[in-house]
Amino acid sequence: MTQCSPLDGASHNAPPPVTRQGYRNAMARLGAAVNIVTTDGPGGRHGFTASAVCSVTDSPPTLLVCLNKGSSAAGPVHANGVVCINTLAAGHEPLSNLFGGRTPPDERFASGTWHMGATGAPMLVGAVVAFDCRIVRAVEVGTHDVLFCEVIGVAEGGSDESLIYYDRRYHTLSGPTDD
Ligand SMILES: NC(=O)c1ccc[n+]([C@@H]2O[C@H](COP(=O)([O-])OP(=O)(O)OC[C@H]3O[C@@H](n4cnc5c(N)ncnc54)[C@H](O)[C@@H]3O)[C@@H](O)[C@H]2O)c1
Ligand SMILES: Cc1cc2c(cc1C)N(C[C@H](O)[C@H](O)[C@H](O)COP(=O)(O)O)c1[nH]c(=O)[nH]c(=O)c1N2
Repeated sequence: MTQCSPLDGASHNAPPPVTRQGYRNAMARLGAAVNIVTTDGPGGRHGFTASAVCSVTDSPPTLLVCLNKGSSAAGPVHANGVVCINTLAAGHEPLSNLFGGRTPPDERFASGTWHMGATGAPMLVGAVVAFDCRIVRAVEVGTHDVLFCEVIGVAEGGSDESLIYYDRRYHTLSGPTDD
């Protein structure tokens, strides 16, 4: 660890400013599920990989997604007002990287099998779980928009092995076994 903190037993003098890189290094220590967030509608079909996804409340069922305002997916997501949050399973690393930037949208959807959800957003066959949502609020924070997404449909997949992003690498987390 390069910066002192109370966890190191250091004194409580004024802490050094947290740099962008320092923040990212710290965030790399948090494991997170990997999702492909898709959209379709008048703004066109698009999708991006996201680890910044979190449950907000179960009444009404609501998730949040943090979307970089500079992403090529931002325009379509806001124009369509709907998303499907597809949580990836073991073996989906190539799909995560494909949706992780710089590839044109149609090339992204050439991989994987996609169904249309009730909102019209693409739902990934083989996802651990998929949340079909309409965006009910968006709040701008720095470089990102925090999208509050009301869940109008859920599809649970068959895989018990989840894809996790931790320490800048992919890992697999297994669910309970029957024995
Ligand atoms: N929330 C995000 O926007 C986010 C999250 C994960 C990865 N990414 C992008 O994926 C690429 C690879 O990421 P990496 O984890 O291998 O290395 P990294 O050093 O770029 O990021 C480490 C961690 O910092 C956080 N982070 C990264 N970029 C961020 C951003 N712009 N805003 C808020 N938090 C951010 C994430 O938790 C990430 O896992 C980078 O281009 C990164 O910007 C973005
Ligand atoms: C593992 C992992 C996790 C994330 C990302 C990448 C990867 C590889 N990216 C980056 C995002 O997927 C990327 O910026 C988009 O695909 C948009 O890129 P283009 O602007 O289309 O090139 C990303 N972006 C974002 O806005 N919110 C997020 O939570 C994440 N999380």
